Amino acid sequence: MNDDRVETDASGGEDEILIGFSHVTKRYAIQAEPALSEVSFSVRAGEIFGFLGPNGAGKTTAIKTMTGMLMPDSGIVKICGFRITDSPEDVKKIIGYVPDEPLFYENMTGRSYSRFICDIFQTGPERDERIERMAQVFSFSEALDAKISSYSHGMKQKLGIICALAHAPRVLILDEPMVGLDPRSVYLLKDVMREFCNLGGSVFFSTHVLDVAERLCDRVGIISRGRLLFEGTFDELKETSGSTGTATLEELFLKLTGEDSASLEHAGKSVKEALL
Ligand SMILES: Nc1ncnc2c1ncn2[C@@H]1O[C@H](COP(=O)(O)OP(=O)(O)OP(=O)(O)O)[C@@H](O)[C@H]1O
Repeated sequence: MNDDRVETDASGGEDEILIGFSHVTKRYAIQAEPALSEVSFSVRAGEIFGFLGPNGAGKTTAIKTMTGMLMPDSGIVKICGFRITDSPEDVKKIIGYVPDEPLFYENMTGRSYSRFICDIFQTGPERDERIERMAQVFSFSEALDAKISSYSHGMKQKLGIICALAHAPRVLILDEPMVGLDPRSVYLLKDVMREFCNLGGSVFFSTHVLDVAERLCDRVGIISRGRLLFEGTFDELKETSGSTGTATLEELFLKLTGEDSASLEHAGKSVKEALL
């Protein structure tokens, strides 16, 4: 198998690959269609990589495969040079992960929970200071002392982000991170993502919010029915699809994933009929 795409550049420079997928296939059941089919892409140090695709396309499956929650059936997944199948614990130490629906021990306060997570990662004496600094970014210091059971969805999302960053990971993996956050928090999260990359990390996130992806991502991957349809910059996407300079990511996404204007028009008619 050609493993080139997942090799870490020994120079450790800007081209260092922190996330590498090479021909990754994953099925949930033997006879089921693969949720990921021969998926290959790479994310370099300093890059924000957006993962886009319709519902059921395989985004969460890819994320679970890079965090070690699922193992690939075939192909290679490497994070910072560690192969997930050989070194799952090394991978877990260097990633920060926020799932689409984070689960917490609801009877704990945010502070005790974030300390608990940091202790699992053996963060050391700087633990409380790191938690506090991250909480301050999201104006969350006071809320840390309330029980998690009293949190709103957005507050839980913020706690998930604080916990994911508190152990100073090298790679940040976020599944639909903007969902539930207010506009100020979305703005701050985007700042955190950019700054994290400026410091040499990589951010991989899935989203359905295409205008955020368009403005924030250095590169995107577009997946549909388990197959990666595109990997590259927004400009490369325009070039690949032979579109004009004014095309938006939304238009290019719909075109690439097979939603042409005729099918959208048809869907629009069905909506009107359904509401009559
Ligand atoms: N635990 C599971 N058992 C069986 N099939 C699953 C399981 N999880 C996901 N799938 C299937 O795998 C495919 C990819 O699902 P996945 O959750 O990765 O998509 P997604 O792109 O994250 O979707 P969404 O945008 O709706 O969250 C879908 O066909 C889904 O039905």
